[in-house]
Amino acid sequence: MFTTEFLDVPALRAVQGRVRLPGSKSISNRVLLLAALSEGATRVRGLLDSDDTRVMLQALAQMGCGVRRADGRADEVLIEGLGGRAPASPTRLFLGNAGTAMRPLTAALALLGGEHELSGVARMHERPIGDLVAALRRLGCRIEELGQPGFPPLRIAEAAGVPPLALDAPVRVRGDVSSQFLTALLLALPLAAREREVTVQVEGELISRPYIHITLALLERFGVAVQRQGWERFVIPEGSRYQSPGEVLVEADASSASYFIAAGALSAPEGGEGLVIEGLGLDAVQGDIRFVEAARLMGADVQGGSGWLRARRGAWPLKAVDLDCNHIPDAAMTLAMMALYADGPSTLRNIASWRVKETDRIAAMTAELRKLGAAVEEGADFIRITPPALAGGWRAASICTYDDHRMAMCASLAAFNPAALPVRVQDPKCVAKTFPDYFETLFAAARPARAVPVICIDGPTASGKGTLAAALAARLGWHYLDSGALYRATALAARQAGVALDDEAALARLAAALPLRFEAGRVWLDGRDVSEALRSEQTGMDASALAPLPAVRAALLNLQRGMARLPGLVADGRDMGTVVFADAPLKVFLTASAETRAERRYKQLAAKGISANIARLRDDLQARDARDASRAAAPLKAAQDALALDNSCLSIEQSVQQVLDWWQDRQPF
Ligand SMILES: O=C(O)C1=C[C@@H](OP(=O)(O)O)[C@@H](O)[C@H](O)C1
Ligand SMILES: C=C(OP(=O)(O)O)C(=O)O
Repeated sequence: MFTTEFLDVPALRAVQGRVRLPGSKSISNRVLLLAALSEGATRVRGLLDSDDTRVMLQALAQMGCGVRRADGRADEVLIEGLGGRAPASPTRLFLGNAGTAMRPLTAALALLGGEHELSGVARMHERPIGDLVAALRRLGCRIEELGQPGFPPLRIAEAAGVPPLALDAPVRVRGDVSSQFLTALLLALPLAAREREVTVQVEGELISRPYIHITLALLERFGVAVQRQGWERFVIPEGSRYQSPGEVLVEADASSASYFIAAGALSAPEGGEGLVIEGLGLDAVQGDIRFVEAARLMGADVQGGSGWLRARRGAWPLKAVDLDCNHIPDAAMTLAMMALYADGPSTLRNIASWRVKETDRIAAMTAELRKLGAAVEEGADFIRITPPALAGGWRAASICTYDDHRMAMCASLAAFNPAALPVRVQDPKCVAKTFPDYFETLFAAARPARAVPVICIDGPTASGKGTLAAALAARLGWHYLDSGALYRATALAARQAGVALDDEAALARLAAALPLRFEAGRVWLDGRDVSEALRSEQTGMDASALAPLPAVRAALLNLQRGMARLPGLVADGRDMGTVVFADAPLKVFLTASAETRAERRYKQLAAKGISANIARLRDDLQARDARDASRAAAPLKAAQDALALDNSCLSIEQSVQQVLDWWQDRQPF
């Protein structure tokens, strides 16, 4: 997951290959709760591992359910249900911003009894729950609002047990603010239907109906067959009781799939098979699969079977649409992004619920699409988007995401703009709600419209290149190439394979096929962690012996260039800006006085308990500088267009900030 302050998504040209998406949020949290209310154990496979499911799992564990993760698998969990036992009490449950946890748990705990406090993040305390609380109070449940009336946090105050429930008349609930109120009652009321039928009556026009279909389908998997009469009446038969089906496989998230379907539709046609999405198909139980219909209306070419979808460009530009999106409230945000590429204004209607989700999504979308160059009109329950005039109308923008995962995922789709402008996504980590690895998944499938951006940090030994480059990579969320490590790894591999350090051809062959991996600050050679071995004195000496050999340098060139992957690369070395990435948009030549560098080296050695002589260290460094600058192959020198940075009197943070400032100066936003 990208935890950086912002993420610059370079302009993208296409997506290709295969992506496997994480499990459905709506199914995951329903199945977890149903498993918790059932008798027996349920193994849940394909579970979504994200903020929304983590708060649900945590809550279930606090309630006294057995929650066991499968060894080494974040997407599999074993739930031991309460099976009629009372939940642990009192509890204080923190439910983040997960509507699928807050609403259903409120109803379930009100019917299970005990003393429970349910709270969430600040925005959760602005998301309505009053209609559900009212329905539960009419039933006789004791619930207090601890903040604003109609909103969390809430307290279920049933320490003395569940009061007698008023089940003679239908349980009434409003359906026009969120379908999750009805879902919550449908999931909880089977607990009260052992000895009598229970009827739920919806008041007002029910929104987001396909989510009720998911609820009913999963109730059935757990042994409760609710009879639906239109969208107004739902009858839970007498004798209902939850039984674990033993194992449930969660299909991939259809709302998450919408971003990849859209990306496929926005991709330049490159002949390939388009983008294949694995883990859900046209037969998905989730309502957001109907995004496919809407995408096709806009001209996308979407095919699919059971367990797979394939998306690629069809009509181009896309066709403008005027659509009622009430049935796909989440995926409709993706349509708003596709509308930027349409042949006229598109209108998305009947989406009033956008205003009470992770943020006011109508207002947020309006503000951010305008930044990109679109003309946008918003109404209480609609949004109309007139796309930017082809290439000329698009603007590079820094998109605010309002702690809304869907705003962040949507923003990335602006990177397909015909002007090939990058897009800045603020606070990318908000995707943690439902798709923590969204950007990694996108970048693995995406092809950039232009060369991947590279920042080169070249400079003499002990100037602090590695520290600066690694810190920059961490701040930008980019990959990091320690090119010196490639030479040292070649030296290590040569010693292990018994290749002589003057056998240029054999060394070059070795270098060309180096099985090297950089991961989480460690370096792996042929599956072995060689991070320490690379730093040894011996490896360093061997590396400087083979580094000047032209065939070795040529062999490592491709390897180094191959490391320029989305979203960007910070490369440190001696010839990054002059040879390897000669076209890089920012090159820094990092220096420090010989005295400063000798002092740093002295301190490093002292920290390791090695005594040294500062004057000798300084002389050695100066001699090495002279050798490096005068050698025939790739001499150490600053690229013509490099910016010099002398960090003798700067802290690491000051150096990092200076380079970030230079980078920012080159950005269009
Ligand atoms: O029941 C569900 O799983 C959901 C229902 C929808 O909410 P509303 O019914 O509030 O529109 C949807 O937006 C949400 O992401 C998930
Ligand atoms: C509205 C959403 O979430 P929640 O389940 O919290 O309602 C969403 O995921 O877009």
